[in-house]
Amino acid sequence: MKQPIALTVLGGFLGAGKTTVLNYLLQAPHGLRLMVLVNDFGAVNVDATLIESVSGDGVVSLRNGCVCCSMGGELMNALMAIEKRGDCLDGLVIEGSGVSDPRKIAQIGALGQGFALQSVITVVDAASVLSQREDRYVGDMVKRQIVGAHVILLNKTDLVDTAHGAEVLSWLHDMAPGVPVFAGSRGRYDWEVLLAPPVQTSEAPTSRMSSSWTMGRPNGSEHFESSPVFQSYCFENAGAFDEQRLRDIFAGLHESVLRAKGIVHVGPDKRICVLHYVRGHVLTLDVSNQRYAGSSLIFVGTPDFAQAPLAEALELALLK
Ligand SMILES: Nc1nc2c(ncn2[C@@H]2O[C@H](COP(=O)(O)OP(=O)(O)OP(=O)(O)O)[C@@H](O)[C@H]2O)c(=O)[nH]1
Repeated sequence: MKQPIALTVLGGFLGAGKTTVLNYLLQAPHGLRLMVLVNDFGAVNVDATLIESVSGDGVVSLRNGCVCCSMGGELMNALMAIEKRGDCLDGLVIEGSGVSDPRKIAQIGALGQGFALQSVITVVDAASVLSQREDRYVGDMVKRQIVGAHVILLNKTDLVDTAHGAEVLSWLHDMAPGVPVFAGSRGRYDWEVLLAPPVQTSEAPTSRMSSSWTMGRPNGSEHFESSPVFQSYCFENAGAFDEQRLRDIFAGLHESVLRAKGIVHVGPDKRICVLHYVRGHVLTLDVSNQRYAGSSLIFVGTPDFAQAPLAEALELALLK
């Protein structure tokens, strides 16, 4: 009889480092045939482009929403299609969007007959999580992702001092008692930790939810994902940006913008760059050897995110 495909769900808030973890895992010397399914919150699936080491049809991308709620049906269809392909896969890793509940993704995944849940791994941004937990829009989802984890990766520890790191660790242990936390940076975690043996269903994080999950639920709503808390805006243009004007936009971005990423052409020589912006962190604009037509940028923000002025500023930042 065919073995079920081991399913690992990678969650964590916007910009925490999920794709970085995934890229490191895919390059690790485990010799396993892994397929990845990525879901971005927005019309353009940038993550699928940024997954470096799986080519061809090894990456399945779902776009335009949050995979665990509105995309539930689409996720099921994607899982059925993967199952039908009959590839000899050792595992499937689903990278949820930064605003999805990884536990819900795991529940949907477990409905597929051909899959067996291995674990839910949540990546936490050591530099941002303490402010995120207080945020009226963001705090709910960040905590939900933490309490839903079997394993927590405390990433970006390079950006914090020891005292801050200790405070984060202590809070994580309070939020998710008994859940192993691995601290590190740049997504460099042992693949054996990430692809650990299956979790015991009786110890699934769901059982912890009721006791630890009572705080910060916006408007008392039962399901975070049914409230339209986050908005995304996608800017696509065939042209190239003036680098300084682009940097100026990001330097002055309103705090309602939580995350931006994309592939942009920059300068008269149309250098192709990967852009990352995470609220509270500096912008990175790294030259890439990817081939990409034009510029695509996706922004995710809170309800007060004003898209029109941003669209206007981006237009003005293009080279004529
Ligand atoms: N300083 C630092 N930067 C990091 C680390 N890990 C990831 N980054 C950077 O943080 C940014 C976001 O990383 P991603 O891996 O794209 O984050 P993500 O969770 O996949 O983001 P979304 O899919 O948009 O939610 C990128 O610029 C990464 O290079 C880290 O440990 N330290």
